[in-house]
Amino acid sequence: MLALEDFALAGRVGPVSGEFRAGRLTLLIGPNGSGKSSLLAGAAGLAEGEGRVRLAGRDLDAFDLFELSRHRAMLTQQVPLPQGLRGYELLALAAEPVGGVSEALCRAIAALAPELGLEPLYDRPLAALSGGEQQRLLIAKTVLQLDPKVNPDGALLLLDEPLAGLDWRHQLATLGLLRRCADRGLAVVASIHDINLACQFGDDIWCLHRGRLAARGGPEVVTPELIAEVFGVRVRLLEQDGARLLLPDTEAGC
Ligand SMILES: Nc1ncnc2c1ncn2[C@@H]1O[C@H](COP(=O)(O)OP(=O)(O)OP(=O)(O)O)[C@@H](O)[C@H]1O
Repeated sequence: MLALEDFALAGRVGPVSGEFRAGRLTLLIGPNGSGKSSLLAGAAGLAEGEGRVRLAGRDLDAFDLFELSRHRAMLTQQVPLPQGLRGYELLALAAEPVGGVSEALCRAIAALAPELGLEPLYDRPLAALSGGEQQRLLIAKTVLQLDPKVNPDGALLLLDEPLAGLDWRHQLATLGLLRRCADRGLAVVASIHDINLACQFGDDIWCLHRGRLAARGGPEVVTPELIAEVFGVRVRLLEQDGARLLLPDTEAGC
């Protein structure tokens, strides 16, 4: 779906080659400054670098901004929000690329609301919401932009640290939502700092280290050796009933 060929942003990331595939949930892990946001920005067409980036076989440069926003949605970190806006008004902005608020969008919002606990936020100004409450609205707005009831052209969903600021329940709800977006055919890519959740939910894990791919593959590529090399943290691998848990080895010192 989204193919990177020797993509690089000088001093930030790359060269990286690979594909974010339709129907897959790809989770990017890596230490602070390893290039996750830069890679996502390049994949979204928000940062122009070297190499080629193609969406459904077409160079990203060939899309105009309006067309691009019908095909891909991106949640960026620390977006400055118009603080006077109310929760529902923020959600309604998801309809901008598809020609305004419609009955279909209202139905899509109503369908998503229980999962992310959105209803109590509808009438409240953003300035009066907690960080996690704002984040839930932003995740919903990003997902709604590609909701098939609203936009038939959606292909690629990119989220930079969607779990930042969320409590455990809403982290799991968000990952479940991303899973379903992938299951209905989108290529879904998100950066995430919780390595165990990445391994539990990701179809594909891309582990970045100093701008390069240190490992890529299924959750089994995330080993104690990789974590020690990339994060400089010692962990133990616990496996039970097919589940894998990486536990920091505090006795060995981090
Ligand atoms: N706009 C920018 N201009 C120049 N360098 C940048 C810019 N944004 C980030 N960098 C640098 O690029 C590198 C990769 O940063 P990036 O934000 O992609 O990392 P990250 O893996 O997303 O980190 P984090 O986990 O802290 O969010 C870092 O060294 C950072 O200092």
